[in-house]
Amino acid sequence: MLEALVIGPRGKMGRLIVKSLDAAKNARIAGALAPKGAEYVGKDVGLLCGLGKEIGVKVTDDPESAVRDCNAVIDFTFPEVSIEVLKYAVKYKKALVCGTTGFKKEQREEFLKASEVIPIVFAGNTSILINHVYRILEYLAKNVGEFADIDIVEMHDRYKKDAPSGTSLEMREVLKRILPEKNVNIHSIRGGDVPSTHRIIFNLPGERLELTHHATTFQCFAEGAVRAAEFLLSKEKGFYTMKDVYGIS
Ligand SMILES: NC(=O)C1=CN([C@@H]2O[C@H](COP(=O)(O)OP(=O)(O)OC[C@H]3O[C@@H](n4cnc5c(N)ncnc54)[C@H](O)[C@@H]3O)[C@@H](O)[C@H]2O)C=CC1
Ligand SMILES: O=C(O)C1=N[C@H](C(=O)O)C[C@H](O)C1
Repeated sequence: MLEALVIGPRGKMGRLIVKSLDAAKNARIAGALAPKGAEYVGKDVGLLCGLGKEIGVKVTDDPESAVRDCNAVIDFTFPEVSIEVLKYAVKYKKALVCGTTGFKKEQREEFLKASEVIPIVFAGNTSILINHVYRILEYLAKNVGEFADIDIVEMHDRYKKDAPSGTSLEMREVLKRILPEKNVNIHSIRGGDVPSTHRIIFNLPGERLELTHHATTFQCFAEGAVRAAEFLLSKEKGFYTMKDVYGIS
């Protein structure tokens, strides 16, 4: 059974992950970790996250005991927080789902290194459809990429801190694996309350293909995160992606 620790339960994603865990059949919320001294430390996680009921688990700001008392950690926060959480996950040998974006190269490498000790899903986008889009991009890159001008346009709400989005960087990585010399520009727009939109444009003389994914709510990401944590329970150490979780071959 999944006994998950949620990092940042008052965040946009943290709150939805708590809800998805509560709705999942074989899962329990083992804990929720808040920033040191947050005014809601000690509150019931269910009440804090809008489940409309107490679940008998209190929000803590002690990462040591929180990580120790779970079997998987789900973290959608900030790079510096995620690096700290990673250290505790390694110390207590716990599975980790990291959905945070905006890492520097050296920080990403710390996750790779840690995966020699613990199982990790590292994913800039946990939605099922986006992970199928990556597969479609491989096909297009192989078959028409050489002749096309390729651009990625991503739109998010005005509160998103990082740009370009983690998803657009993953998309470019997928394309560059097949077309290492290709210049793929990412155009980032931040505004209003747009949840998440990614458009990949293949421009050829005389014709154009636009592939667009819209997240209409953030629920798809939260459900993907819970699915990733469930997936990791049966896994040994290793670095996994959502392609592994969704069985996309
Ligand atoms: N991989 C994916 O599919 C998705 C990834 N994201 C990424 O998830 C991250 C979080 O996004 P949002 O939920 O929108 O941000 P948010 O700002 O709403 O939430 C972040 C939370 O982290 C908490 N936090 C800060 N310091 C902390 C600490 N020391 N210990 C524990 N918690 C701490 C804050 O209190 C806040 O509640 C971003 O990097 C975003 O890009 C967002 C959606 C989907
Ligand atoms: O809203 C966000 O923040 C999101 N972040 C991820 C990213 O950076 O790609 C995934 C999704 O786009 C939502």
